[in-house]
Amino acid sequence: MDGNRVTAGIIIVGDEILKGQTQDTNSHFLCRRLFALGVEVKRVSVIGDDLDDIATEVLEFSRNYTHVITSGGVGPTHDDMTFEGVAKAFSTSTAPHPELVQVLKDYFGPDNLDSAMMKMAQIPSTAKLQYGVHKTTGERTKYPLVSVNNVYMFPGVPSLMERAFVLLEDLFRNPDVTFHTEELYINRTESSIAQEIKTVADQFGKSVVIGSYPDLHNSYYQVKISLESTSQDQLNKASVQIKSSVPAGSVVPFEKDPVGTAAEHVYDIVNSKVDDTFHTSVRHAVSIIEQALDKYTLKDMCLGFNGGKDCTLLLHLFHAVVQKKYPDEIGKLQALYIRSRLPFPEVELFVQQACKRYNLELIRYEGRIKENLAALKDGHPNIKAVLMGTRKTDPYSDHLDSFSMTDADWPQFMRVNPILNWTYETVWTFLRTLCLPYCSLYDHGYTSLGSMNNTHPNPSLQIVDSNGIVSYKPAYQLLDNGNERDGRNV
Ligand SMILES: Cc1cc2nc3c(=O)[nH]c(=O)nc-3n(C[C@H](O)[C@H](O)[C@H](O)COP(=O)(O)OP(=O)(O)OC[C@H]3O[C@@H](n4cnc5c(N)ncnc54)[C@H](O)[C@@H]3O)c2cc1C
Ligand SMILES: [Co+2]
Ligand SMILES: [K+]
Ligand SMILES: [Mg+2]
Repeated sequence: MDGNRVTAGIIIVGDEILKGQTQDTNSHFLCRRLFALGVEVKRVSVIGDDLDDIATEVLEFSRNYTHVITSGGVGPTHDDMTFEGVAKAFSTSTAPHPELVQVLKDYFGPDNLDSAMMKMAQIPSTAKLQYGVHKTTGERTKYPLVSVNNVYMFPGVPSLMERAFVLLEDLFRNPDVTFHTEELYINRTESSIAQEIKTVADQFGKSVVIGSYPDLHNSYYQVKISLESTSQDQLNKASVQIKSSVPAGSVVPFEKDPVGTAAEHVYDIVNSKVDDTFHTSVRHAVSIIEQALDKYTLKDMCLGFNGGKDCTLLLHLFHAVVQKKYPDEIGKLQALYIRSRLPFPEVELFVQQACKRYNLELIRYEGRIKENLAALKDGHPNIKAVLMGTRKTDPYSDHLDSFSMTDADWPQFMRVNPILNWTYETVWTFLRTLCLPYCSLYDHGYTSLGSMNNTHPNPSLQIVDSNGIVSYKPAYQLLDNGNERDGRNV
């Protein structure tokens, strides 16, 4: 680099953010987009709706950075002062801008315009109006963004700001720079590798920016190391250095987006030439789900989902098969969650997260399974089949087939059981090789989840250290498949 650095400063304006009433998400959005445009964001500032604060901050930012982006304070109410503040920063005043007056009339309709609305046309006398261009239609946006010198004033409402920014982003793009990035995932504590990382960071100085981000709750790694450089070559060198200076085996493969890549990875397994237990189990499960999707529409089906590991992996397979079958518009999958009376908060949280991650339509009941299946019949008469994560080692399950109606004295549904013959070990191989998120209790020694009153960590995973302090190894380290349910009273 360098003659061609493009920098930016972001000023978030709003009393509501300083009071904690609204959380600022705009700066995160802007930082991400600007970074991708080759712009170095040097500073983010959050200030209140105060004329002098806005003027002072804008003037300083304007002198120091290539672009200044403000968000908020451009609305019609008395407390919106960004235009005035920017005018003051540049020692000018605000006046009604004839073109903007016309735009407002066209936009809101002349009858709806009151004096408060007209305040939005009161902009600094030296302001320019920037119109975005729709990337697909080539059409000019109806509502312009106001700028003065290198200061661009965006609305604070996230959806409006994001839309406007995307349409105007070419104003900010650095044509000479692309940032190359890499992420390394390391399964060691941050403190144990800090010295090694610092040595590499010092060696590469400004040519490769190295960041370290611990994650205390990830099941796969403890620290994410990010590398950024304008030179692919320097980036590669730094990456090799880090890999060779941390302990062998501590850099782990990690898939950031297992849900988006589900079909790709699952069908790689299905189509591979390998015939071990893992591959044949996945192949068989996928074929059962495919058969179910031939017999039933997505509306006829739901997944029995209680946050446990078995239905978690089944959810992923279901998603993958649907993603493959309907690549253009993946329909919403329905999931049935019958909440036990005393659910673990970790399970509740995981179910919520899974719903978001997989975009599930969650059908939720509470209490006994049988009674709630009757309620399901009434409430969702379209549902005829339930995909279940039952395995033959579950109680009363050794007689089941891939397709088994519920017992005669139960509300009638087709139970689809794609993973009946999966072993405990195969379940974990699947979850872990695909880097799937699973309920955190499994990392703390639980191997089978029931209610809080009948489930404990599995005694075979217990470790007692020399001070007598008890802890548990994660579930995937359980060796003997036979004692999976040893933490359950029922
Ligand atoms: C749709 C459905 C139909 C059933 N039909 C029968 C039947 O005909 N005869 C019979 O004796 N028992 C039936 N059951 C009860 C079942 O056999 C088990 O008693 C129950 O699933 C708990 O099993 P588990 O703890 O041994 O295994 P788990 O491993 O906890 O459950 C096995 C699978 O059942 C589903 N599931 C379990 N609990 C829930 C829940 N709370 N909400 C949503 N899904 C859940 C999940 O897909 C899970 O992977 C049915 C349960 C369901 C959800
Ligand atoms: Co934890
Ligand atoms: K389970
Ligand atoms: Mg089970």
